[in-house]
Amino acid sequence: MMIAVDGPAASGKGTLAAGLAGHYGLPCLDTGLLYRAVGRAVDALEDQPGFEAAAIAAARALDASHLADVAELGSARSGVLASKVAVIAEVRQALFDYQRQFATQPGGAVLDGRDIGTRICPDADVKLFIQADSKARMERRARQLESRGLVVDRYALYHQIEERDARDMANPNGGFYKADDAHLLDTTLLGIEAALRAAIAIVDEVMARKEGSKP
Ligand SMILES: Nc1ncnc2c1ncn2[C@@H]1O[C@H](COP(=O)(O)OP(=O)(O)OP(=O)(O)O)[C@@H](O)[C@H]1O
Ligand SMILES: Nc1ccn([C@@H]2O[C@H](COP(=O)(O)O)[C@@H](O)[C@H]2O)c(=O)n1
Repeated sequence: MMIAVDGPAASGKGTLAAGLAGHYGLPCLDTGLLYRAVGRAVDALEDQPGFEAAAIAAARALDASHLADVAELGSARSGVLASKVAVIAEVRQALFDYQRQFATQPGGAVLDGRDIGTRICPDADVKLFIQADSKARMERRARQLESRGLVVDRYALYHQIEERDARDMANPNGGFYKADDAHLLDTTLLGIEAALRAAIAIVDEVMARKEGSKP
């Protein structure tokens, strides 16, 4: 079974993707990590000449070993850099094969990101689009950063998330929109457990309908 999970920053899509993967015994890929790793690799060149060419080279050279430092990749700075390299068409193309290979492994997989249901896995068995209002997302991200001992300026964080969402939605190469056949799940008022139960209910229902329609 192939499950696609998309949504804006800090909507909880990674948490849900990991929960679904655990529930169904599937491998899981947080595709944002790929963009974050590429962004990190070209940090020193941000907004300088050569940034784009270096990002393309980094994306082409990317392998699993670049995804190990989850703490660094999880920083707000990495998120900003990721969204800057994510607008480069050749970077997206270079990362496509890695994601597609993961998605099509025998037995299936869960992937989360921005363009999973639209570009990477248009053939997914189930597509979820996770939403939560901006304030709830900011608060979740703030608590996540605080749990790592960081001091958070909530006003700045709110604007940083809004800015990143705006860049992602305006990305002409991004494919960041809800696929027509994706199921919208708004988690603004749901805790993690309740959101996971809701996601599992959607997946079970879609799969039961698919099974039922088989000759
Ligand atoms: N439904 C929820 N209620 C409260 N907190 C949540 C919920 N879902 C996720 N969280 C928390 O919010 C934070 C961000 O969640 P998560 O990393 O899953 O978001 P994301 O959409 O994958 O973010 P990103 O786009 O940056 O990768 C985490 O600390 C997570 O535990
Ligand atoms: N499929 C994807 C995944 C991510 N991006 C870009 O990377 C940034 C970081 O992603 P997170 O999920 O870790 O927040 C994100 O803001 C996007 O710019 C992408 O384009 N496609």
